Amino acid sequence: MRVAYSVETVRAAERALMARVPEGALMQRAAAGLAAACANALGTGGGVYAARVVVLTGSGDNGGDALYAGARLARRGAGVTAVLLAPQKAHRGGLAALRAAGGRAVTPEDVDAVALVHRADLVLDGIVGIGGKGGLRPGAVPLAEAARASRAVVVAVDLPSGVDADTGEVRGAAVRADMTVTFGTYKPGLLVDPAAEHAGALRLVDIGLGPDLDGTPPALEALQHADVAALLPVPDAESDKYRRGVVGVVAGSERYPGAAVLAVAGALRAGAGAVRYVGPGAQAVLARFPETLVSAGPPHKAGRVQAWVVGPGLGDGPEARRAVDDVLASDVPVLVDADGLRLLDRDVVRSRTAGTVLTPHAGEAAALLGVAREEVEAARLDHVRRLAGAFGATALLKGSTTLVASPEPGVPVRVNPTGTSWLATAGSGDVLSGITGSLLAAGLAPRDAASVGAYLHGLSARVAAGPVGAPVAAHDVAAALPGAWRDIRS
Ligand SMILES: NC(=O)C1=CN([C@@H]2O[C@H](COP(=O)(O)OP(=O)(O)OC[C@H]3O[C@@H](n4cnc5c(N)ncnc54)[C@H](OP(=O)(O)O)[C@@H]3O)[C@@H](O)[C@H]2O)[C@@H](O)CC1
Ligand SMILES: [K+]
Repeated sequence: MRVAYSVETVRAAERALMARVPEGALMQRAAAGLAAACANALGTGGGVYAARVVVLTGSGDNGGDALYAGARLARRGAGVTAVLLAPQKAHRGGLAALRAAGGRAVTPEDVDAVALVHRADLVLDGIVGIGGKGGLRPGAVPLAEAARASRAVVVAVDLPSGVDADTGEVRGAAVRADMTVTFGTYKPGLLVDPAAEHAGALRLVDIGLGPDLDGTPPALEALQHADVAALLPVPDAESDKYRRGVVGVVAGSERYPGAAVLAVAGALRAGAGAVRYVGPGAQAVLARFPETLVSAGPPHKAGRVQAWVVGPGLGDGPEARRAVDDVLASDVPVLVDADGLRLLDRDVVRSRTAGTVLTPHAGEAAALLGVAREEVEAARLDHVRRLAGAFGATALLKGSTTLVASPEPGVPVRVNPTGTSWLATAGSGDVLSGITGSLLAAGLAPRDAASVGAYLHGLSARVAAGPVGAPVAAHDVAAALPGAWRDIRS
């Protein structure tokens, strides 16, 4: 499991650890890891010797890390220039170390710092780290833009400056890095968009915080292959289709029969023993998947199911509304997606005894919460938590970084690491609904079903897109599911 802790937790762990180690030891560990990562990045170009390194230096310890790392690179022959954005407050020890190693420090008043950045091979962003508030200050903006436009490798120290470490929000200008070297633990902002888009590749440097973080719940977690492998519902010798779980799918309409086919396609390959379909798309579903059990409805008369999926392509007429109400009145877990989300009654969802999973994209989440879509996109972590709390349900917010929040406070939000932009294709959400419903029917808890569903869905798209990448259609994603399972279980 990859985990991310809040700034408050990181600070508390750092205080506890600092009391046990010599002064400055943590910063030296951070700087050593940072310099090694920079040397590695330069190694793929011309190497460290004679490389032109610019260290953008702010007023705090983040700048200190960057200066000490700059000193290490200077000792290996790099030409290192620190640009001091707050000359009076720059880290004294770091500055002395850089000078002693042959590096120099300048201010934007003395030199054309933008031109320096343009000529650099590597730019270290030590403007601000976990002590930052808001976007970049005006003096730093042209330097961040120059770094982005230049051919230099841009390495962010701990966090890309200007992004919010705890929320993943970017309220103003921010550095765009090729790589972020972070210390002790990931921070939520490194894993959640829009901030995560600024971070580039992530490197974690161990500074010994582990024992002081253990026991505190992380703010965020990301499943990895091994976690998913342990959660996948694998049949045993005793299994039959009912024990493996039957998932009921209420989806599609005369107008959108394809949504029914795609939701069933996902459901058939995600772990349940059987898929029951209820709705007007039965013919289309059977033509493609003869193994589906179909019935004319209403859902509660369809026979035994262990979980329902309701909503994809359903439309919003009276029949759709009746189907949503019918399914929500059941005492098994229910996943509500797409059109179903527009027909939800918050109090009905809140009063359910079995789990409910809501799977909106940003626009649907905005409508459910009565806010603008842009607000959801700008503050995804905040809104997925609010959604789960407001509806007393598990909320899966789709997007470039899909998030899963539980209604209970204090439970870490899960962020999906397998997403890919190839998934931005019509019908892909219908497949995800089917997959996640299937996992619910197989007995996974709502939070596990939603996060494993998102993981499988993303991985299948990657499998379908291939190593180089190529467009995939939603049905390709469903067809690639067995390949994704094998990859996870191997
Ligand atoms: N603690 C540890 O053990 C370890 C910590 N480590 C490192 O320390 C970093 C945290 O250091 P930190 O606490 O000094 O905060 P930091 O992020 O450098 O900011 C400082 C000052 O910046 C300012 N400022 C605020 N917003 C701003 C903005 N938008 N744009 C520009 N400036 C802004 C504001 O000061 P002001 O200018 O308002 O006086 C604020 O006080 C951490 O990220 C990691 O790199 C590692 O060495 C491992 C061990
Ligand atoms: K930084």
